[in-house]
Amino acid sequence: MILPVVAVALLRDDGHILMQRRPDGKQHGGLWEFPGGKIDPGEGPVEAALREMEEELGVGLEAHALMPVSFAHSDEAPGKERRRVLLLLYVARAWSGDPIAREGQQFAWVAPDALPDLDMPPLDVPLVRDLLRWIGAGAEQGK
Ligand SMILES: Nc1nc2c([nH]c(=O)n2[C@@H]2O[C@H](COP(=O)(O)OP(=O)(O)OP(=O)(O)O)[C@@H](O)[C@H]2O)c(=O)[nH]1
Repeated sequence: MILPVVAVALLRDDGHILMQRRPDGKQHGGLWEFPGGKIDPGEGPVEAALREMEEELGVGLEAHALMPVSFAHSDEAPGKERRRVLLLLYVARAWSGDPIAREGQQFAWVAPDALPDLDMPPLDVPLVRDLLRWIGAGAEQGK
């Protein structure tokens, strides 16, 4: 079974990115990840992203503010029982409301240089690399 998951990098004007810490006791507990979660059956990825950002952080996002940046998936070795995750990463520069930890999670605004130093689930490592490239490319174009 493939589990589709959507994640959003909120990118503040000062270049910092919101990361949150997974609660202890869950899979990947204690690791830092992008806010987001599973795409529900019948839901589209953008719809799921808007829902998760509201549920987890209380921020309002418009669909057009979400820009796809990268995706990653867990390995597809045949015969493995464990679920395979397909993780889609969007970035958003605009939202309404100040993020609040609605699920009691710890979150932090992280400088781009510090992102690779965080302990993250394995799928986030290539996503962070692509996000930093995406941000760098935007900076070169004067965005
Ligand atoms: N939100 C999010 N999930 C990630 C990231 N990287 C990554 O491997 N995941 C994995 O993707 C899945 C996300 O599902 P979720 O956040 O809804 O999981 P959950 O256990 O909190 O949901 P649940 O409590 O409803 O079961 C988890 O297995 C999580 O570890 C990430 O950057 N953001």
